[in-house]
Amino acid sequence: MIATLDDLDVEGTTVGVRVDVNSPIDDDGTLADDARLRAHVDTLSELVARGGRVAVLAHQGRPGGDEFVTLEPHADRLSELLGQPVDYVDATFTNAAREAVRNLDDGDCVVLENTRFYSEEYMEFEPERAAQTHLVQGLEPVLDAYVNDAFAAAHRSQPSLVGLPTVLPGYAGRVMESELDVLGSIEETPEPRVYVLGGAKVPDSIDVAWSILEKGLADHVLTAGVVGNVFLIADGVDLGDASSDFIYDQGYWDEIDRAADLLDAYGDRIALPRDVAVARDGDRHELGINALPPGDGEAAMDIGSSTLEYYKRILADAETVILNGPAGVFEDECFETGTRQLFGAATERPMSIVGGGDTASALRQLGVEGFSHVSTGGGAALRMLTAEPLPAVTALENAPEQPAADD
Ligand SMILES: Nc1ncnc2c1ncn2[C@@H]1O[C@H](COP(=O)(O)OP(=O)(O)OP(=O)(O)O)[C@@H](O)[C@H]1O
Ligand SMILES: O=C(O)[C@H](O)COP(=O)(O)O
Repeated sequence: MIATLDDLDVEGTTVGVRVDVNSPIDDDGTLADDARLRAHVDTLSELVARGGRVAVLAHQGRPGGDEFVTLEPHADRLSELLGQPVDYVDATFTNAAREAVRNLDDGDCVVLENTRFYSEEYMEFEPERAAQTHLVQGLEPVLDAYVNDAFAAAHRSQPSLVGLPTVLPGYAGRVMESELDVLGSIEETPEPRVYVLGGAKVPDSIDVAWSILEKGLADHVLTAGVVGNVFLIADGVDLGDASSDFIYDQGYWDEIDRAADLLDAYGDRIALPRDVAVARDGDRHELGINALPPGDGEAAMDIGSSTLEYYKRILADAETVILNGPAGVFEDECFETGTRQLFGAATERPMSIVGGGDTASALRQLGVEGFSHVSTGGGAALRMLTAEPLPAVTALENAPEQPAADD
């Protein structure tokens, strides 16, 4: 059982709030999209309105990557979104950071520096070991409670996610609560249940496919995107050099054998594209499987219209549809129709759940609305959709309770 903000005695309490505001960053270092910040406004504004002293913890990017930047722009944007000053301190657990946290008054909010500026925060630990890290040891003395609202990072066993709730009373924030409500009860969603696995993260999708088919969670798995292309090759289809080279260059060649094993074991529940779209003379050109391979340099960039008809027929009987990853290169208008139509058809079903960063941006770009739930998480949502526990959620379940006010 996880405690929520309803269980937290907030007034005068110094709360470390882990959020996931990991966002695309423009070349000049500014935020390119604030969707993930907006998602946490409910949690943060509730805590400040209830008189909490709020210290925000978050990561941004990965070490060595272009988006590995400070959280100063995030603090500025949060200040606008919360309608109150939000301080930023360029440290996470040093004396300066601790001082900033100690100086908070009721209703104040400060953003601490990108947790991944410290190497421990980019490692994975068991919770007890994570509790011994410098970040946790440094912050524990200045915090009374810990709130985790970072559902999108809950598949990571990093100190700010699993160490802090080992030593501090832990609570789910409002984003975490609503994600767990929907995605945590996937086994209880109505059947038939159809999973649509598209996008480009082939190993993750194949892991998910194994898990949901083995557990009997999926009545059908529809494949699309690069995932669909890998399954077609595994089924003996010659997709041509351009698609094969792309898969090879991504390091996904071994996934073809795993896809073939899946087809041997569960082929009756896995649907493969019946046609694909390639670029020919600067336009979209569709080819049935029997007309493959395509011409030189032509890659399969989207599912074609007979695949769409076939998949829509399967979706028409689904009570629950779960989607991850676009059906094609939706960024190019010649190849957006597969994603637009497939995702549009899913929204007609009684329960439709979608997750993934690129998927969410595809939905925004294509103006597809009407899902029962759009998850903030990519990898975290995928892991939950296989009914696997998330380390940060388990850590919250095991967190100590808040002592009574007069203790
Ligand atoms: N047939 C295809 N060939 C090449 N790229 C494709 C194809 N189909 C989809 N893609 C690409 O896949 C990318 C998105 O895949 P990804 O698996 O990263 O999505 P996501 O799960 O929503 O994102 P994340 O897991 O990062 O939150 C898009 O950039 C899209 O252009
Ligand atoms: O964007 C995400 O999926 C989360 O913020 C986790 O980021 P990570 O994959 O770099 O751990």
